Amino acid sequence: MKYDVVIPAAGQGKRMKKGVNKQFINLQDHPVIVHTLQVFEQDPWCRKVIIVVNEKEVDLFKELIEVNNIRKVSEIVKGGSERQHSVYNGLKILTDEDGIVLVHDGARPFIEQEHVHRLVEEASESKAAVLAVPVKDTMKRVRNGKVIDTVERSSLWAIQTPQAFVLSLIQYAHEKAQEKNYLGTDDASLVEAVGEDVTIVEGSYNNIKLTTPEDLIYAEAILQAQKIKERKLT
Ligand SMILES: Nc1ccn([C@@H]2O[C@H](COP(=O)(O)OP(=O)(O)OP(=O)(O)O)[C@@H](O)[C@H]2O)c(=O)n1
Ligand SMILES: C[C@](O)(CO)[C@H](O)COP(=O)(O)O
Repeated sequence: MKYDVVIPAAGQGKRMKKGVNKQFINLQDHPVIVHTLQVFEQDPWCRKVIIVVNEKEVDLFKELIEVNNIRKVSEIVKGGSERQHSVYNGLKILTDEDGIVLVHDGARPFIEQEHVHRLVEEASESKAAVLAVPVKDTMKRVRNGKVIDTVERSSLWAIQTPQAFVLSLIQYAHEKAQEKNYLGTDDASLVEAVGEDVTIVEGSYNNIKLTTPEDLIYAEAILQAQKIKERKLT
């Protein structure tokens, strides 16, 4: 099986509070985005990578791609003001309408090939699939600091990326969202908005999105654990 992947990396990392785009923060000597790109570089199912970046950072990304010998990046595309606009800019340049495209946050460096493959297999059957994990905490709806109700947890899943789609479907969903001025927090919600089903594929709790400073502590621990696992296998 084959797929292409769009990687939005044009955010500003405001919640990370480091004053730089979090894609450039080093985790064990490599920037976050290099860890993410290497997963797809090493996956034989991945045909090409479209990376979406801030216009002012194009040269920085180009340098990282060259220095780290990343060969699958076929295009570097200019990002938009919101994640959704950045993703749409990346999707627009793809043309294999019946092919599978993944959308994956540059800020999720711990995605594993095994989960990518399960996701691609599912999307090939059902047209739209997302990785997710069951929510672990009790969830409450709150207004003005007061609990309104406790939400039934058994049906709640925390949605991750990658999210996988047949290209023509996700392009259509983004076009419709743009027409209707609909802004979703992920791409699957745009597919839901045009009335299509999205299937859940269970992923890993380690596939975190680096969002706030404490995520970096967890990230170093995940990398350390991965190194130990690799050493045991060799
Ligand atoms: N206009 C934007 C906003 C976000 N992203 C990307 O979308 C992914 C998930 O977004 P998020 O975690 O919100 O990243 P930031 O926007 O960088 O973070 P913040 O909201 O804290 O500024 C990241 O890889 C980010 O670079 C993007 O390509 N274009
Ligand atoms: C797409 C996403 O990573 C799924 O969990 C998430 O919704 C991105 O959200 P953010 O608000 O851009 O951090």
